[in-house]
Amino acid sequence: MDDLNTTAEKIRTMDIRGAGRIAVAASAALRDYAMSLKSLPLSEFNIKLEEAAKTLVDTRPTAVSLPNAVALTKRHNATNVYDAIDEISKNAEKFITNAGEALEKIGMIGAQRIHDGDVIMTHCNSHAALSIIKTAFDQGKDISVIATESRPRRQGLITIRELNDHGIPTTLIVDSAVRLTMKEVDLVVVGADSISVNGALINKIGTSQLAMAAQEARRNVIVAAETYKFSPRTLLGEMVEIEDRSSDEVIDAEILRELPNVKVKNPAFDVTPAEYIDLIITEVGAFPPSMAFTVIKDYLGLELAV
Ligand SMILES: O=P(O)(O)OC[C@H]1O[C@H](OP(=O)(O)O)[C@H](O)[C@@H]1O
Repeated sequence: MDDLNTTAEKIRTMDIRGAGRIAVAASAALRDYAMSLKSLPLSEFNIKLEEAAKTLVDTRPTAVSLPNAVALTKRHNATNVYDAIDEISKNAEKFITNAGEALEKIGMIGAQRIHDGDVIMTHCNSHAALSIIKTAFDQGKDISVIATESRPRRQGLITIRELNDHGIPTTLIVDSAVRLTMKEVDLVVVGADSISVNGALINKIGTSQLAMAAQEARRNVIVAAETYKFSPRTLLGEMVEIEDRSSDEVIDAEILRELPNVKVKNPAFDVTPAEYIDLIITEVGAFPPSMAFTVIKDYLGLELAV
């Protein structure tokens, strides 16, 4: 399980990050691990597969892309290990190919909502959101981007590099400048870690502040999310867990040790209620958040809820 553990550790430490990327990495790691078990009897194979699935899913709790990818990859009806590995390999190939194609389709669909002259605010680093922005730019639209720093991990610095390399005029702001800057913005485009059945968006901490400031300024909020970012288990009443990360990401441990009356809270995500979201752009179309149940039922399958 060495390679699988390495991938799990990279996801935990955020060496591999972004809800889509962790899903693709987990699917590939599970496939490779299953292939390494070909000499086992089926019953033992299935036990080891479940253990590996749990190791991957337990790395980060919020992005539902991870358990969805693992569930879609590991399922098989085989009666021997060779057929099981074959099914799992095909599942992984399908998931990984679809994930890549979904990003392109989201770009094409979402770009329709972007007009010449638009100033777009984005938060953190979302490959799906950037696909929309880059596609609109590639279509010749004269656009610019305002990107938040996204403390504490500062994924905004990845975003500005990516936009710079694509030739897109970009302004970096600190997170606390979101409301002040909103008057310069035409629309907000963000990614998703999870979308619950009531249409609420769970995304990088601070996303809800962008959404509130956008609503106050009457600006649209567009969410870019592959269908596998919708959470089937929220159908059963399960809440999406918000990941709390280490205080080391916020303040130096030595400084904190000198401050015995201070504690640090570092939630990595927040919840934006559906009423702040205008449209969710998926690879199968643009939906209002109120259609989250339909997306889960028709494109993920209710069996993923159990
Ligand atoms: O899948 P894509 O669109 O790339 O990213 C979706 C979301 O995943 C990221 O989480 P983190 O940085 O891994 O905690 C951000 O919250 C981003 O908006």
